[in-house]
This record gives sequence, C-alpha cells and structure tokens, in this order.
Amino acid sequence: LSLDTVRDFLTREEDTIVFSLIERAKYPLNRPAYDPVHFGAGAGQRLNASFAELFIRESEAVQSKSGRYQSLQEIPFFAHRVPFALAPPYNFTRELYLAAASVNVNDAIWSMYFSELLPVLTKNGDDGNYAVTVDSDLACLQALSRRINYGRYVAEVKFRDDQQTYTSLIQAKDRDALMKLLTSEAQEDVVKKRVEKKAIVFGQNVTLDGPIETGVNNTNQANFKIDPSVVYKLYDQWVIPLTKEVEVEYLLHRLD
Ligand SMILES: C=C(O[C@@H]1C=C(C(=O)O)C=C[C@H]1O)C(=O)O
Repeated sequence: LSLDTVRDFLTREEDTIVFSLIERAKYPLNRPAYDPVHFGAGAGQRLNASFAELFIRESEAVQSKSGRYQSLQEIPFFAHRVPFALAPPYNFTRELYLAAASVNVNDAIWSMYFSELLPVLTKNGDDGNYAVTVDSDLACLQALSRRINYGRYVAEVKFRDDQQTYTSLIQAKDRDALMKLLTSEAQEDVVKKRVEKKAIVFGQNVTLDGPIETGVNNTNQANFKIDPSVVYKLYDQWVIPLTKEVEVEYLLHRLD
C-alpha cells in the first residue's frame, strides 16, 4: 500500500463509476420504483420501503451469502449480515487498522444518490422496467461506495507516511487540521478534470464512418450518453468531499 497504488485504485474506479452511470442513464427516472407507497398493499407498503430498497436489501443478502463483504473494500448499505456460506473463505490481507476499518458514509451516499444525482442523471419518464433500473442503481451505489469508503485506505497510507504529525492532530481531535493536512488540491483538480473527460470519451456513440472523436472541442453535448458536467459536479460536490470525510473519521479512530 502506497500513495501511488491507492491513487491507481481510485483512477480505475472512475471507469467503473462512469460506466455504471451510463448504464443507469439508459432508463428513464422510473419514479414509482423509489416511492414507498407505490406498490399498494405489497411488501413495500408493509415495510414502508420502496421497491428499490427491497431489491437492494435482497440483492445484498445474496451477495453477503456469497462472500462479497468478506473483503473490507466492500461495505453493504444494509447492515444485516447473512452468514457467508456459498464458497470457502479467502484470507484477505488486512491493510486497515481494525478499530477504524468499519468507518463508512453509506447513509450519506444513499441519500445523495437518490435525491441529488438521479434527478439530474436521468430523463423524466416511466417505462415500467423497475427491476433492471434498480439493478443499475445498485451497480452505481456499489461503485460509489467502494470509491468513497476507500478513503480509509488513503488515510492509512497518509498516516503511515507522516505518523508524527498525524498522531498529534489525532490526539488533539483536530478535525480541521487533519482535513487540511490530508488535502491535495492539485490532485483533486486532476481527478475532476479526468473524470469529466472520461464521461466525454466513454459516453460517445461509436460508428464505423468518420474519425474517432476524442477531443473536447469537436464534441456535441447532445451526443453524450451522460452529461460530462454532471460527472464533474458529482466528484466536486460529493465524491471527493465524502472521501475526505471518511479519511478524517478513519484517522480519528486510528489510535483507538
Ligand atoms: C484521495 C486523496 O486524498 C484527498 C482526496 C482526493 C479525492 O477524493 O480524489 C484527492 C486529493 C486529496 O485531497 C489523495 O490524496 O489522492
């Protein structure tokens, strides 16, 4: 684990996030899937949960049983832990400090995704394809959660690289100073510009005639599958600030 390897991980996760957003944007908003009372007297109403929530709970139970959460990189949105039983355990290397390893901001990711991101990512409309739609929501949520909660690994590396300074700030519980110390504005700028460019490059229609259009200049906004500025904003306003929040929380528990 080094700053280079954690940055490589975050860079590769950008591809996963952009592709998953492109997939979700294939479907209209499909609002009834998110409305707890829509499905009448069905399970959703009994549990006061939306179809999306029920689908994600059930999917996470299957994935938990299959061992997904044996890896500390993966954190479920619903804390229920169905015993892991379908495959033999794998002995993952433990790079995180155990008392801080469960720090996460999944609740904030959940509400940001449904109330802020979905309305600007999708077109209005209802085509009834609720299961495939919320399956693509789950893919987005898992990618965002993995990326943002990876702040734990980033913080671990930064702590090991400068133990003395971090230790005194952690002992003083000085959140603001920790935030300042772990921030690299130059790096954040690179990340935001790169992820916007990925939305442009990955979101184009590919045809056999004509040149491959990869420049930012000759691109027609209307041709992109997702709006690149939405992806820039997603990183600027939520992904990066939440990652840093995870970093600070992790550090505050790093000496427990
Ligand atoms: C992840 C890092 O820590 C911070 C968070 C960043 C991010 O979420 O992309 C970028 C730079 C830092 O301010 C890093 O230094 O790479």
